[in-house]
Amino acid sequence: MTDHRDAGAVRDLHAFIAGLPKAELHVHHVGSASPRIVAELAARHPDSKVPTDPEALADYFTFTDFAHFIEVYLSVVDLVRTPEDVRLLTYEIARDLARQQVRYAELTITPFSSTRRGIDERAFMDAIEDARKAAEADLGTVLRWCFDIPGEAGLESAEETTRLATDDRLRPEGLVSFGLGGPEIGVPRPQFKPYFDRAIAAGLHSVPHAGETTGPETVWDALVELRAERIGHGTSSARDPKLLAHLAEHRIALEVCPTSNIATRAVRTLEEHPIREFVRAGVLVTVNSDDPPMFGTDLDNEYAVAARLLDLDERGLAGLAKNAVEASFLDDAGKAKLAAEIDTYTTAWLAP
Ligand SMILES: O=C(O)c1cccc(C(=O)CC[C@H]2O[C@@H](n3cnc4c(=O)[nH]cnc43)[C@H](O)[C@@H]2O)c1
Ligand SMILES: [Zn+2]
Repeated sequence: MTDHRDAGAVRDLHAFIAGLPKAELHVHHVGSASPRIVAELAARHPDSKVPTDPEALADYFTFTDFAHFIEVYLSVVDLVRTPEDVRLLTYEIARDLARQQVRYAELTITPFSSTRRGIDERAFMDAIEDARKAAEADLGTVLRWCFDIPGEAGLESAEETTRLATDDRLRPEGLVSFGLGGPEIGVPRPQFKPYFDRAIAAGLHSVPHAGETTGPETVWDALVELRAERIGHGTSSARDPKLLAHLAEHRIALEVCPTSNIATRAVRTLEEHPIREFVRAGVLVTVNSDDPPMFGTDLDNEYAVAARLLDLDERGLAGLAKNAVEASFLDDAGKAKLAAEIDTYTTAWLAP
């Protein structure tokens, strides 16, 4: 997409974004493994097929379609084999987030993928919790977890994820929500209703992916059957005006990940991305990075993309950051504190 804005103004906006305190609501655990982390994990497990050279890795992270993306994603999942790998990955993700002034992140983790590969469930929970506490103490970034069902792995994965998320002896302190990821085609959302019912009854928020690779009917299913409080992507909602009105009326946020949608070829070009339609319809839009190194992006870049697509200035960007705070599962005091920090930063930046 052509950027018609003055180069100096764009530079200033990028500097503003870099310092803006932010919340990240849609980012995957293994999907956040940076080239540095991949190299370190591959050194530990040299039989892996994932390349460690950054150039070869960039090539490896070029996807022909969503199914190819999942295939590559799972090859990186195969690199995470021990509780120490899990801890390293989690802490290093927090470091990357802290560098971008992310104060609060809800990280989507797929515990089923790890436990089925032989990582002990207790050790897995201890590893993520240990990293979470260290990240908060060392870096000031608060991490929370969303455990997601990898839908294509079937109801066995749904049962296992629900058990891990609701068993009081296992359930980690940082867990706030319950999700559903992976391909949507051939994986109808309603079959997961009993699992979401159990997770919601155990106090978790419902945040399934929907409408990323299928139509608006999947988003309706997520809302009606899975009682979604936010929607992962929700891209195809733009094709259903009634759905947009429903999302807007009920303040159900969309976790929009523009670069991800291009990288997986769910949307053809950024110019065609429906984010503008969402905003026009009054939907609570949040901007997120999904699987940042795999898509050659990070949260700062997603804010820059949104600024370009929505023609946002500093106040508009601060508004976008505050949307994420509103849609987050922080408590009221945490929301007020982060919103105030965003305001203070913006006021200071714009002061003459
Ligand atoms: O772990 C397994 O053995 C396994 C077996 C069959 C299927 C799966 C999956 O489908 C895993 C999908 C995996 O992808 C994650 N993810 C990351 N980014 C996205 C996205 O943009 N849209 C949907 N899913 C995404 C998701 O969290 C799952 O862990 C696994
Ligand atoms: Zn996602």
